[in-house]
Amino acid sequence: MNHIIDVNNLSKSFGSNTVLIDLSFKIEEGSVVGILGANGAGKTTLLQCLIGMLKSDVGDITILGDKCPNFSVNTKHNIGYVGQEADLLNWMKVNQIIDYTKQFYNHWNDDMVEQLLEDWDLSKQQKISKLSVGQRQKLAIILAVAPQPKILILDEPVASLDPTTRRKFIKTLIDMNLDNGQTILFSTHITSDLERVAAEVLLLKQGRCFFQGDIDDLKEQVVRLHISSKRPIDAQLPITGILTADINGQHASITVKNVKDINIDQLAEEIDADITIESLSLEDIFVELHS
Ligand SMILES: Nc1ncnc2c1ncn2[C@@H]1O[C@H](COP(=O)(O)OP(=O)(O)OP(=O)(O)O)[C@@H](O)[C@H]1O
Repeated sequence: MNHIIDVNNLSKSFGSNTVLIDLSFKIEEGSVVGILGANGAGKTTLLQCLIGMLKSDVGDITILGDKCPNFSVNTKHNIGYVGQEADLLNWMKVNQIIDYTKQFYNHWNDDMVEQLLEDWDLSKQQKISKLSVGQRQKLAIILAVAPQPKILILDEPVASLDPTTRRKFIKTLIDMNLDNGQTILFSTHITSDLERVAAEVLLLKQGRCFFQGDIDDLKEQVVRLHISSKRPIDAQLPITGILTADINGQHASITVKNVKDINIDQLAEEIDADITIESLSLEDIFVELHS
């Protein structure tokens, strides 16, 4: 299997604030991965450590075979990064920054630039200093995707885009992935976007990777059990991996981390109850994890 990004035992603290704890994960070439986590979960920190903008305390990161931060010129050319705040040269016009940035790259997809400018209603003659936050974000994304890097790393790319543009943007991402096999890593809070892309998810919780894999696999693992018994349900249920529990007399709703670890028939017999399994949306899972 070809891993384009390989992270081993990554930890990062700011003073006494431990943000990332012993993170290890691999990303396959051509995958689209959404990094999901609450505010302050460490998404930006992780993305910045990956590209060497931040120095990790422990652990190592390999991208395209190069150890971070010693990336070859070729690897640097193949990483497109857009941070939360689009860092643009304010005194230029849109067409000027496009021409300027183009000079740094061997590959530049002019057709894609024209198409995205049109799709995202950006005028070439607009001054960058006069662009709205969302327009700046769009321009930064265009500059990052035009060289067609093998890896695109986007920190909350859709945060300042309106819903229509967000959908268009997500479609553009999928097309880029389908057409060019680009590996795309993006952080987001918007679970519906992740479901729309049918991306893999890397779920960060309290500095650790709670889950990495397909959203469908996550949904198969994290479910809510509805328990009904003829007698009051004991608060100490013999269930492993409980995330949240709401026990009310003879009824209980229990959200569990991995239903595959539980023998439901055996449990039903043991506590003399009927048990039904409810599937959860990604948003429900996110909320359950953080309640
Ligand atoms: N340069 C820094 N110096 C000190 N602390 C920092 C720095 N950058 C981030 N932090 C802290 O690290 C933690 C993680 O922040 P980070 O921005 O990575 O989270 P995030 O998941 O991207 O959050 P959000 O969703 O709000 O953007 C926070 O507690 C933040 O205060």
